Amino acid sequence: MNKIGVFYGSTTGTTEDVARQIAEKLNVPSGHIYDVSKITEDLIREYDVLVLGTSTWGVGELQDDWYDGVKILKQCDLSHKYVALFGCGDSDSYCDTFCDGIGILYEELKDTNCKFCGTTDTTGYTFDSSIAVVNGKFIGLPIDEVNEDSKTAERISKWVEQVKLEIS
Ligand SMILES: Cc1cc2nc3c(=O)[nH]c(=O)nc-3n(C[C@H](O)[C@H](O)[C@H](O)COP(=O)(O)O)c2cc1C
Repeated sequence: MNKIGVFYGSTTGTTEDVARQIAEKLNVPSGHIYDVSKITEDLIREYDVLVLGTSTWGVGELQDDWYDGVKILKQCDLSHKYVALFGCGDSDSYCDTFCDGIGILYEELKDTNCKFCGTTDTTGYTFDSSIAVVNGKFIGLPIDEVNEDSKTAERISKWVEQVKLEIS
């Protein structure tokens, strides 16, 4: 069975909240949900599937705690692991850098030979530009709690079902 760990970077708690919703739907116990500031190589080794979440800050920048988190991840052997990315952003005020943090995590990890899962169709999102769009699809799950919180539960449910299929 695939063992799943959820790691989030969150400045005001939004991505943490989404991480917990995702974990619940994936049947991941709360003891396997981590603030990324607590990430270690030993922890990463425990899991077959890494669900990684970041918000986007500044203008298209990674959430602060991920800068060190990414360095630790890149020291690990991720070649047999699935990686599912998600993130929180604001598609109205930051329509040119919507959820860019997801795209930054992808760029950082794409040469690790990990297996990415959980891409999302851009249909239904309103934004101008995002580096999280790779080959015409979001490389993970973007969530906009600022403008579209009514869509969050459905987006999470759909994505979790897809991730479950891809890792099975
Ligand atoms: C100063 C500032 C900069 C932001 N920059 C971006 C951005 O470039 N792209 C984006 O999609 N969202 C941006 N956001 C929106 C946040 O990512 C969003 O509020 C998110 O839900 C915060 O999640 P967190 O509480 O987990 O950190 C920004 C918000 C603030 C206040």
